[in-house]
Amino acid sequence: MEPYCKINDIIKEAIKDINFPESIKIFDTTLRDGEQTPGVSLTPDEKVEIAIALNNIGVDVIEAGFPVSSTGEMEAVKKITSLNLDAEICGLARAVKKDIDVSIDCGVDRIHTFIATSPLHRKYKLKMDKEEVINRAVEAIEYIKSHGIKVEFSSEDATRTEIDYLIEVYKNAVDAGADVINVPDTVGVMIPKAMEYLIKEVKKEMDVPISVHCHNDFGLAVANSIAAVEGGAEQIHCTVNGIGERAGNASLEEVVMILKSIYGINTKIKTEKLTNLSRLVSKLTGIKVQPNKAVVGENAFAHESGIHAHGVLEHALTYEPIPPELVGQKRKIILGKHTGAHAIKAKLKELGIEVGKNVTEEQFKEIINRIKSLGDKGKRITDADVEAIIEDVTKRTLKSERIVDLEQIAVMTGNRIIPTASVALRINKDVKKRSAIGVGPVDAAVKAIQSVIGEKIKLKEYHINAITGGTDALAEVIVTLEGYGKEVTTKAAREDIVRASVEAVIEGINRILMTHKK
Ligand SMILES: CC(=O)SCCNC(=O)CCNC(=O)[C@H](O)C(C)(C)COP(=O)(O)OP(=O)(O)OC[C@H]1O[C@@H](n2cnc3c(N)ncnc32)[C@H](O)[C@@H]1OP(=O)(O)O
Ligand SMILES: CC(C)C(=O)C(=O)O
Repeated sequence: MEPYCKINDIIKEAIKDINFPESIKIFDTTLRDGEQTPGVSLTPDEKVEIAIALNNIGVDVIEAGFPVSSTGEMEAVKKITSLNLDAEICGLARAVKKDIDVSIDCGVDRIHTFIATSPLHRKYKLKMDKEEVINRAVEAIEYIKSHGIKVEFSSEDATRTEIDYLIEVYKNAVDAGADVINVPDTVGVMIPKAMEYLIKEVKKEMDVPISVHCHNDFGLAVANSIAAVEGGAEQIHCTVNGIGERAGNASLEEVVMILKSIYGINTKIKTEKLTNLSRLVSKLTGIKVQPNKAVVGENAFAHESGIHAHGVLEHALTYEPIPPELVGQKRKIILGKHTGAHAIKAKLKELGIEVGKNVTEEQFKEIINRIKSLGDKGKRITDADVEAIIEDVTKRTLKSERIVDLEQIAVMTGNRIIPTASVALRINKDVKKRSAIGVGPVDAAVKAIQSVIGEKIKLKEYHINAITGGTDALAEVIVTLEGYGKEVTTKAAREDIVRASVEAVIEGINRILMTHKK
């Protein structure tokens, strides 16, 4: 498939001299670095469920855990290796014999062993000199290889390590048998240009695949991972939803979609499963995905602005870089304060209503006004709200036909005053004003109307429902009135229950009077 954005000549020109590999391997560390997210702890069964989903989506390597860290972790990694998944199963181990033995015991296909190489880590954490660090790395790699297991070696804090020494460490690691060299940006301090340069420098010196592991402390984990690919990396470490230590790791879904849609580079990921995988990891880890998260966020393919919605309805690519289905999402047109007529027309169509057929142009304008004014009040508008507004507007007698209409209403209520309402009703051409008291503002308002209309029409029943939750929800009032031998039931929906009640009652009065007149 032709990538969506590489067709852009600017990008084509910018990357024309880079020799990209056919495909990039995805090393998923959701179950290891992802689980290091503060507060996250998965049970072995939950880890198995995520491992199966990772396998099904097509990741190349699953870092299933850090087996030495607990008996539960060991059990989880053993359970995952026993599934015989297509993905390679990897366990993390310090350059410590016990860590390696426990990983071997779990039956992993690959051991990811690491030791920190930066001056800070050598001096304050490991308390080792440069030579000791190299010796520990070499011993660990040789020990793993002597068990016939694949080794991925990481220089922890590589990006704050003296570059000559880093290359020396990696050369020793490769000589000791490391199959893959991983370059971790442990505290996320790299910038894309520097990452590309570093990977090129490392790659020059060795012929094993180079991998990258980027943290997101400055929000650059994905950009740095991609820059590493531009520098020649063939494998990227990432986590679902970008979870991980501190600000997290490079997000799998973003990395995969950038490679596929912008660079046209393949991974084995079945991208249409990305959103479900993201939801599963969010559910099991308890880490919510921000709505504006790229690719899998709730809003990644949602459009509220009138201009955008119009564009998308005409041709989706106007405001979407890729089709939502490609990542298992659906396009959403959200109605609110920024909505335009095209979006509302489309929503009505979705609900089986056509402007000019089921609703008049005048009613359509009223629907737009009602939706925008609800949005102005800060309300998130649901389909149920739209349906209530449509019903309210379309089932209402036309203003020009009404015998009785509301000119004004004012209510007063409180704990130290008697609820009082004043109404001004237009009856034919006359305006009549009355006030009444009641047990509450709705009761007072209905009684004030009743006193204008007289006793010939009476309220028989009154019900109220909230369409959606919240104190700002649309309230739907349903009333039954009887008069002149006729009974009518009418509805009105407003955020204000007094207005909804008054409008429902006036609608009922009009219906009775209109049939009585005939
Ligand atoms: C950058 C990363 O994300 S690395 C992975 C980080 N993940 C985790 O730490 C989660 C799991 N960790 C654990 O359960 C525990 O820390 C364990 C089981 C690994 C170790 O626990 P403990 O033995 O109690 O040690 P503790 O965690 O307090 O300290 C770490 C020790 O490992 C040493 N160490 C750290 N990294 C390495 C390494 N790569 N190779 C060898 N030794 C190392 C430290 O110098 C320290 O040694 P010391 O005990 O002799 O002072
Ligand atoms: C173990 C290594 C790769 C790591 O997680 C890091 O450096 O962030």
